Amino acid sequence: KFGNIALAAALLVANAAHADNNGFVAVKDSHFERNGQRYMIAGANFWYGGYLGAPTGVGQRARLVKELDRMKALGINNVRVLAVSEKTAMKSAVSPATTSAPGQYDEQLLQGLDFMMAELAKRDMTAVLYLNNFWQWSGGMTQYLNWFTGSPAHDPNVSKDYERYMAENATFYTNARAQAEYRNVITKIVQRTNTVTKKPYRDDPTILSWQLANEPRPGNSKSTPQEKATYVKWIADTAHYIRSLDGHHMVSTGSEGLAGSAQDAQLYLDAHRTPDIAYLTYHLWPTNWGWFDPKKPDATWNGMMEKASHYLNVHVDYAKKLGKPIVLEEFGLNRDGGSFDIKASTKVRDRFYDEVFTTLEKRAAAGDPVAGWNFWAWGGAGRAANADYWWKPGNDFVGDPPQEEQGLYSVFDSDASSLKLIADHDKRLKTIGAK
Ligand SMILES: O=C1NC[C@H](CO)[C@@H](O)[C@@H]1O
Repeated sequence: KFGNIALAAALLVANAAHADNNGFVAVKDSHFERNGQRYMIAGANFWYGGYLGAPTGVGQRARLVKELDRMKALGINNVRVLAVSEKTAMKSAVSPATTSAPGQYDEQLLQGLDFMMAELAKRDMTAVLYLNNFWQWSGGMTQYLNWFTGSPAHDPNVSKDYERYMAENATFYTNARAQAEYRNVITKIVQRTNTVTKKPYRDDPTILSWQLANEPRPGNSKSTPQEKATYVKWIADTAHYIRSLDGHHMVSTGSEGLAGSAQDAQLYLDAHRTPDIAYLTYHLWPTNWGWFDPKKPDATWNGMMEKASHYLNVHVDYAKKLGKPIVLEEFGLNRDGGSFDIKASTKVRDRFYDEVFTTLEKRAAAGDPVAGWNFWAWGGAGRAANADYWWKPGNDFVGDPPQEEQGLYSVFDSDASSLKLIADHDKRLKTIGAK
């Protein structure tokens, strides 16, 4: 009789553990949950984390360990990371790259991702891994098209013609050979076994979600109904494909929200309706979007904050509509005066961060589906190497990828006021979530 009771108890415990998803972050009642507790992302963007983890070449494992310790100490529990890059002739892209040509992958950089994942697990941190890029700084969709159509990979930093660049990139979604190679890469990474932990990625709760791409857009500002329908289908089909390989992990889009959806709310909602997309993402870029001029802060602050506050709130409302969590997985502002110099103050940026954090905390405290944030981006101990602030192969990696001045939006380890603000709000967010 006693044996039966013990067996029943053991089964109960096992079931409870299973119900808690064994450490995986999952959606429950339009929030994230992990091991039966509410999980809020108090995160950072750290696109180069896998690069620092490489065993040779660009790898700087001692720096990676130090950066993760710094982030952990501040209460940062999640990093959003570029999982794979494509070798390209485009001027403002990172090198080396994971994929040097279709089917040829750099095992050193993939082992870098392995090492980073192992170090995150040690610190009970999670990662969002994006598997492609709509922009040029890691090769991305442009480079896939160059491989399979021969179209010149024209760098919009050089051509300055973003409208053309975005329209061309959107043909990625319907290029069968590009999609086939993209799915080969997805398969390779999702089915990879971590060479450090020996654990298959799909069994690793350190991954919070697989992300289709960084900032995928349907086309340019004049996206046609056909392009929009193609975009929604590409998201649904690709998310479904990833879920067919890995039923444990959530899948996310990497969308910027309305700014990355041709300002079409219906498109943004449709893109996130499929059950294979677990939560909504959005990004907030006041300077990039022309809402703020860092050289005229007093004249542009009020108008900017009005637009930013609306943007923050309306996307939480969209998430409520879909009954899914939402993560502000990128936001940033310039150093004072628009300076790239690490010695420049960050008063305006700190005020902006505080407004963003406070707005989201308010919505979270009201029970809305705010699941957290990732500021853009962790610069840590990295330093700009050149007088013109542009990145060259061999230079430090900082929060700003190679297509932007190294110091534009990075939060460095010497930005004490910013780091304290981030730490205070990370703590506050997690207490709200704990209720
Ligand atoms: O994903 C992105 N969003 C905005 C960042 C800052 O401009 C940019 O570096 C990156 O491409």
